[in-house]
Amino acid sequence: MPTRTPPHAPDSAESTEKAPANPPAKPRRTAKPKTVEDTSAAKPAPAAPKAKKPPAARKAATRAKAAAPATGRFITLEGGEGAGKSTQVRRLLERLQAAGIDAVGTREPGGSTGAEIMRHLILSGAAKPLGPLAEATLFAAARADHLDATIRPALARGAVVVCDRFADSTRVYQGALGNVDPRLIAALEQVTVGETRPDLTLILDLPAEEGLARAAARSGQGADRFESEGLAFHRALRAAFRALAESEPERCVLIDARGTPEAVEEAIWQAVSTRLKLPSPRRRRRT
Ligand SMILES: Nc1ncnc2c1ncn2[C@@H]1O[C@H](COP(=O)(O)OP(=O)(O)O)[C@@H](O)[C@H]1O
Ligand SMILES: Cc1cn([C@H]2C[C@H](O)[C@@H](COP(=O)(O)OP(=O)(O)O)O2)c(=O)[nH]c1=O
Repeated sequence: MPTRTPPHAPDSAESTEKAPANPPAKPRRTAKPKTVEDTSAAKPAPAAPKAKKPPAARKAATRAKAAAPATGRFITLEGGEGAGKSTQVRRLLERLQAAGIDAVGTREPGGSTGAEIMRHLILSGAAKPLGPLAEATLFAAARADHLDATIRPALARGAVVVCDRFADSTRVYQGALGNVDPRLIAALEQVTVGETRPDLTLILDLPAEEGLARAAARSGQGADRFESEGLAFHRALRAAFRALAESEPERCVLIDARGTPEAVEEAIWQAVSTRLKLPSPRRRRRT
């Protein structure tokens, strides 16, 4: 079961990794520690392992969950490398939790036990020779597990789920940039995401050079599968995310990510509080 602490969340004060830190500890990627920007951050926790039902029962339960009206809110953050997504996921979670709201942080690829294993496989570059089509299906498989194990249960209990990347990353990286047939991308999204579409998507927008410089300063070690693409790739990524924001203005808000972390946090809070009716704060238990 996911806990009220995030199954993944962005950097913790103590950790130099973006990866979720506790049990089981998951490497964020093969080798890419990050420096930590905000030392007051709450420590994120990975999805707790849960007892697996038999596949048929699990599928039926998932279908029931997917059909049940979700009372929570689903927020995703998207954008290029180093745009500040994980920093801002953490800050948004802190704000929501400080307001007494049940908020869960998670990430893609990853966010559940099975998906974290796939994250390692994809970001190591092991699947790169198979091409963008294979990568798109791997991301989709990881997403199916993530939705099933973490996102839908949290939404069903009324939590706000804040996710660092989601299906828009597949549209942009594998679709727009990888030239995977848009019909396949849409079909994968239909079967994995279904009705569990984000209520709000915040697209952090930053010149590619700045994002890469931030990511390089953060990592200290080798770039991962996608960071190691050239500048032209990252410029095209930015353009594709901007085009996506323009094409779905009801769901997406473009956030200028060039400011200080505080300024970006404020812009995000504005968007969240004006666009979404947030759930009521949890009642505190009397002791
Ligand atoms: N607004 C900002 N201005 C300057 N540096 C930032 C800002 N937001 C984040 N950073 C730093 O940039 C690096 C990348 O941020 P991160 O949140 O990990 O980006 P992403 O998750 O989008 O790849 C980190 O070292 C982080 O501390
Ligand atoms: C979720 C997802 C991520 N990706 C890529 C984007 C990132 O380069 C990488 C995720 O690594 P991550 O370390 O989370 O990147 P970042 O710090 O920029 O958020 O996987 C896809 O190509 N498709 C997807 O569907």
